[in-house]
Amino acid sequence: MREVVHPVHPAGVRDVVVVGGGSAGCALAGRLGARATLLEAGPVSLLPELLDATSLAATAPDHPRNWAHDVLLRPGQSAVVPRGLGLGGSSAINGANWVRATRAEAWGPGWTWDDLLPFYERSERDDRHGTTGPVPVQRPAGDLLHPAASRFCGAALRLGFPAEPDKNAGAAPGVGLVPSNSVDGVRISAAMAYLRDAVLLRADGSVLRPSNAGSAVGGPSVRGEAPVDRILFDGDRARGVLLTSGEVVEAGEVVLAAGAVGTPRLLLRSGIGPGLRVDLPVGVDFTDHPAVFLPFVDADPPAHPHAPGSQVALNWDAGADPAGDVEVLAFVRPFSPGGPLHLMCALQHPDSRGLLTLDRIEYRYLRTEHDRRRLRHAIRTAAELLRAGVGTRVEPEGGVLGNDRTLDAWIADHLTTSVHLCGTAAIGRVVDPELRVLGVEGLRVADTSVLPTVPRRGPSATAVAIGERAAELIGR
Ligand SMILES: Cc1cc2nc3c(=O)[nH]c(=O)nc-3n(C[C@H](O)[C@H](O)[C@H](O)COP(=O)(O)OP(=O)(O)OC[C@H]3O[C@@H](n4cnc5c(N)ncnc54)[C@H](O)[C@@H]3O)c2cc1C
Repeated sequence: MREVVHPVHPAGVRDVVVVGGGSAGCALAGRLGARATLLEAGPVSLLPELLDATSLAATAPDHPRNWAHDVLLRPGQSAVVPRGLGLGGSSAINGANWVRATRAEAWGPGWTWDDLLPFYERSERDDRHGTTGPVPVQRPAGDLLHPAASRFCGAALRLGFPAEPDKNAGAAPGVGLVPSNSVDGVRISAAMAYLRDAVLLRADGSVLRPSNAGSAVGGPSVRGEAPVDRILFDGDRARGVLLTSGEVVEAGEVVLAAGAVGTPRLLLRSGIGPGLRVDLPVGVDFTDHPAVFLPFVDADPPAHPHAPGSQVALNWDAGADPAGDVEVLAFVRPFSPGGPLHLMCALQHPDSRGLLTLDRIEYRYLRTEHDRRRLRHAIRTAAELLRAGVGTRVEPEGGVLGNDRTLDAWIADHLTTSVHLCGTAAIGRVVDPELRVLGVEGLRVADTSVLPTVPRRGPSATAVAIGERAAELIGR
């Protein structure tokens, strides 16, 4: 084992090692500035397809910036699920939809909508909300607004759904344009937003980009191709991390921001998990949004080259969740050239809970009739929206749609995930409300692992808000 003692920041400030440079990790390290060292498993360099917000090329299973996890969606139903590998993490490969959680999420003391609001605002540069943050937030307008998105809004209103003119206002659910953290077709990842002052180091320690000398606090030091194997302890206190290369990086405090798959696996490899030295329910009862895509065709010209791929969403209550437990999201750009457009129908507040271990990710989707009923309802509502003028449905055919048994079979064939995994190291179960791992010292988690349940909206904005919040907690 090669021992490398990480230098302590001047003025006696403790060093913080952040593991994982994704949505939350970049926000956290960027806010901590020179006192932070960020260790990212993948490269720190950018690729053109990561910059192109209209491209989902990096979600292909064989793409070098995709972890491509093998998962089981249901018993016997396997899938390969994308996650970002490299600086920016999933924010560098995702759909760039920037939507806050709802007021109804119940994540424990200190984690209500009101508690999180200052951190959303701090992160955003949006003419409707926080105006000075590093993440630009815009809604599709003018040439970038696809005609199918406009028809979708009109159809939902005609069917009696309310308008939700600002999806980030914390108002009642309805139909409205989806805010995006893309500008002129460029995906602004958390790394681009937060690490402008960072020193970027390659695997061999050579400098890819020096620090911005004009920065007041100085930037964090960011090392790419530095996968962490486990946390090292002195007794119950985390003292640093061990890289897979055998190198040791010492730290005053270790913060895991390796995402909802990477973080629990680091904890498990470090003796923290069910039945381990520190017995905590790591990986137990995670949630994500089960989804299916309904293909449709229209007669519109192709989307503007810079137009966001998914532009408008209807969120509503399928029966007993006023905050909106189902969603239909319109994709106005085909997934392959000449292909159909899609309505993504998703269950936003599922009953079903998953299990993650070192070698398995089991979503256990649609285990309850309540979940199955709500997903059917979402699909039938999407079909109504199409009939009300959005476009022509390709499948499922009417006979399949009208019968619960045949529709369940169609869902089984088309089931996927929104890739919004949360809750593998949850507040109240694995970490306290200040994100400290229970039963040990000097170790926190700051990423979507900590959310006890997946937000009823996409988690990207919330992941960044967690990073912002963690920076304030550590700064105390
Ligand atoms: C294809 C895709 C599309 C999505 N679209 C949207 C969307 O449009 N809107 C939305 O709200 N949400 C979307 N999401 C979800 C959202 O992007 C994620 O929930 C969010 O980015 C998670 O942030 P995070 O910080 O928790 O983890 P991540 O951003 O995944 O970051 C984890 C980082 O840790 C690194 N890492 C992992 N293990 C180690 C290790 N052992 N050592 C060092 N580094 C490690 C990873 O390489 C990665 O960089 C999408 C996700 C995907 C994958």
